[in-house]
Amino acid sequence: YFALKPKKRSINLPGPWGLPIVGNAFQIGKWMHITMGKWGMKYGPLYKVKLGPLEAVVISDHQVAKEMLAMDAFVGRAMMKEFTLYEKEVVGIVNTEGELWEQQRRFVVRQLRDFGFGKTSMESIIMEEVNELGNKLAELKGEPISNVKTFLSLATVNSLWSIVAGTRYSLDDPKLRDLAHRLSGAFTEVGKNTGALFFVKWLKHIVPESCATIVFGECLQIWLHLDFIDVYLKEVKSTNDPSSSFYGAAAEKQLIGVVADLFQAGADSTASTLSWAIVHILNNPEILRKLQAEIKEVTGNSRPVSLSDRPKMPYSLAMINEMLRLTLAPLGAPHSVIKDTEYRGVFLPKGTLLLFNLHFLHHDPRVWGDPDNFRPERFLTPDEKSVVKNEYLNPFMVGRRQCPGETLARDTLFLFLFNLVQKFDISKDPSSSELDLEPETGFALQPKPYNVIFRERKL
Ligand code: HEM
Repeated sequence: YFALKPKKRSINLPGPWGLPIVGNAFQIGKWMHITMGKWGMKYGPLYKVKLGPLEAVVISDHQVAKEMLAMDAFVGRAMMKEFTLYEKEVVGIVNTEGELWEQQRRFVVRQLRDFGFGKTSMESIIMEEVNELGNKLAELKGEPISNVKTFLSLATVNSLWSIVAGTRYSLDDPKLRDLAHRLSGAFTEVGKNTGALFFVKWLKHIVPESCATIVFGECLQIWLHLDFIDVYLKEVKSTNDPSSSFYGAAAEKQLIGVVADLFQAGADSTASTLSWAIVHILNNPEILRKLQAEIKEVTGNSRPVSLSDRPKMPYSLAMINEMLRLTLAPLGAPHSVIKDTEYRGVFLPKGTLLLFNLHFLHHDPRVWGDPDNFRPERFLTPDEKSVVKNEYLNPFMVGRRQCPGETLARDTLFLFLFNLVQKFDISKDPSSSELDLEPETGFALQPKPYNVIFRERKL
């Protein structure tokens, strides 16, 4: 076998010694990104690991990550079966590659931008959810709650749903609750029990799957509002090129795939980042005091916080950066090499898995000094009057695969957090145990359940 096996050029990089067949899989331990970070300190910016049959290259240097993310050869996606919608066909954006990925991604980026990312229409959609969430929390009249993450998930899923389908649910609607629950559970489950993530199939019951059998024109009449699904169906209707992924009835699967991807990538990431922000506010009440002081200075507390206030809210913007530095998905989303390539003199064969250790890049003590402290001030000038741009912070990654939801995510985090902070005093439940800052294990680092009190302020 060894004599006949075609010789593979090996990757000439250092890396931890591993066992035959399983490679380094058993050395990874509970926290893959932490172990890989330690290996990064030992083996340098680029090193290799073997995860069972897969050879992966781990990137632990900011400059190398930027260079590699800018190269076409590294734009591939390591297919994550657990995140796919159909068994035999890859659809959407997150898992696709090549022409199909380019067409679908280009469309999403353009439409979501034209549709209003960063514009007033988007702001009013998000504010509707912020207000409903505020009302729900006010109804609790200062009773401690243990499931604030659920509230946040419902509201963020709903605002995404309004953008995608032009309609919204009441926060008590069982369908919405089910969707938020599945999206959140999936991210916790996938790291623990890979294979459990078939939740996206559920979306088929909401996205108009019947469109395959109905003429697309009829579907357009069903979705009366101008929303993402409308625009997508219009594109399908006007596409005459059979080689396009927007052509004919098959395009319906792409539409479902794209919508599923937007939810999969966008919903829980935003809600969990907000949930972490609350944990850090509870852990350090000084942060709440500073945020409330800044909001009062800008709005006089006589109106809600709006996106146009941003230039006058350096501390709040620094808070968002610090929230994003925590890095919810510690290894980002894996990339793969799409053709044999030489990079910095190292041969990387097609199919090599590329793991960008974002957690390490955002916690490297040589860059951040005290990475384990939650400290928004690290993003401010010494007089705390302006935000300093920090090139080492890249929570959405860069290059052609860069997160297309960055603007929406930043807007949502800003409007939700600072309007809640304006309206409520947020404090620990004195009768509950100490806060545990260690995350739950999973694909994304979620906070462990905690109790919190939202007490409405007299403004
Ligand atoms: C705090 C919130 C968010 C964070 C930290 C985040 C971060 C990321 C990261 C690190 C990637 C991988 C980029 C790469 O592979 O190079 C990604 C991809 C993606 N994100 Fe986000 N994201 C967030 C919110 C959103 C939102 C709100 C949406 C859309 C509604 C979204 C849609 C996507 C999509 C579709 C991809 C796949 C892009 C591709 O493969 O071409 N994300 N995101």
